[in-house]
Amino acid sequence: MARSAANDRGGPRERDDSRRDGAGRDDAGPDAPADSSPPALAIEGVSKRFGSGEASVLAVDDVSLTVERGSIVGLLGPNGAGKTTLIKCALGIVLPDAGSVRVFGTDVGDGRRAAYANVDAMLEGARNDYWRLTVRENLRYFATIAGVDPDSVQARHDRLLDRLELTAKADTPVRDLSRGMKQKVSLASVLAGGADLVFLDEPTLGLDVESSRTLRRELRRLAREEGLTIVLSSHDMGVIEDVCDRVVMMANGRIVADDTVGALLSGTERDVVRVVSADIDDRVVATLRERFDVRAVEAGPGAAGRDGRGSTAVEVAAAGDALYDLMDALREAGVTVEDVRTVRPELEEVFVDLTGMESGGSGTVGDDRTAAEPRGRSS
Ligand SMILES: Nc1ncnc2c1ncn2[C@@H]1O[C@H](COP(=O)(O)OP(=O)(O)OP(=O)(O)O)[C@@H](O)[C@H]1O
Repeated sequence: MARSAANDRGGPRERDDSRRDGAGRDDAGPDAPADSSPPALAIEGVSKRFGSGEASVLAVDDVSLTVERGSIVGLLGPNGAGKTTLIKCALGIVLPDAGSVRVFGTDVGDGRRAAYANVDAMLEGARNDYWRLTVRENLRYFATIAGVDPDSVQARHDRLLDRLELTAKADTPVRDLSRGMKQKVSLASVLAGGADLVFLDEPTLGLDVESSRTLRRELRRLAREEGLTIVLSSHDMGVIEDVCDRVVMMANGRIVADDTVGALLSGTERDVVRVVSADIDDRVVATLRERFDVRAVEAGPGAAGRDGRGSTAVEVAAAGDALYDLMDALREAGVTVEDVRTVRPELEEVFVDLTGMESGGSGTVGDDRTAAEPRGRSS
């Protein structure tokens, strides 16, 4: 992880602390009227091609994106979609061929040092915490190189350690921690200097269920209570759904969707109805297939049906009027419905629809979802 992006680039991380309070937050932060303050990040028409000629790759293709202060935006996309390149363009690590990047209103092209004074990042699953230093020493170190007096942010560090459940390990050298704990220290180090905008690439990778929950909770709190703006890239749909206000999906270097999780999931076109009945047999299923988009048939879904027969569940894409047509068709076929409910699609399905990518292949999506996390909902 290029943990501190600004410093990895050669250090435009110094800041004018006269503008900031003791916790390292900007005076014109989340309390300022929304319309008077520029967004945390404004990317306009950014393109980036690697190489030249036939072998060249258009990694980012005319992408525009605005991230409001205090929001958490998830960046999703299959391998090679251009997420990392876009983040690196936003961080000034990669120079775009076209377009502009403004960070808190400052054009990166005009003044990189000023633009990146309040920005930090954790990239590509690596980390560069100092393993010989203790957890607390790492936080102090990264606060210092972010231009902040570590004593002035002691309370912030205590809070971070507490919230990330690292207090008991505060004086332990990082090298002696488990992988998951190191990951949490890495995040704490990114947040130690009080950046206002952070880019987090796969922040929950390698964490167990409980640690992942702790980290998500802390990210939500930081955005809600401290106005931290977070751009989070992950293949883990559970993390994106749980944490992000908004999801930007990329494929082939372009943005293919940009909306709230709720809006992406509630696309009526995708509504699927699950009907359970002991009367559903092959004949009924064949009849339904003639008129409807039958997505799944599940024999014997658990509960024994009437007359001791096993019930069958069919899932049919049926939104709006099609739902009434489905009910009529079932009645005509002599089916007495035992249970009917809407099955909301999972974010992963929406993702597959929009990007044309199958999940599970070459680490596309859901690779590190833990078994304890729900994959779908019924309502
Ligand atoms: N430095 C580079 N030189 C050449 N090609 C590159 C370079 N960096 C990225 N690419 C190519 O650009 C495309 C986008 O890559 P990028 O890493 O941005 O995708 P990604 O969405 O972050 O993928 P992943 O989920 O695998 O991290 C890919 O085809 C990749 O091979």
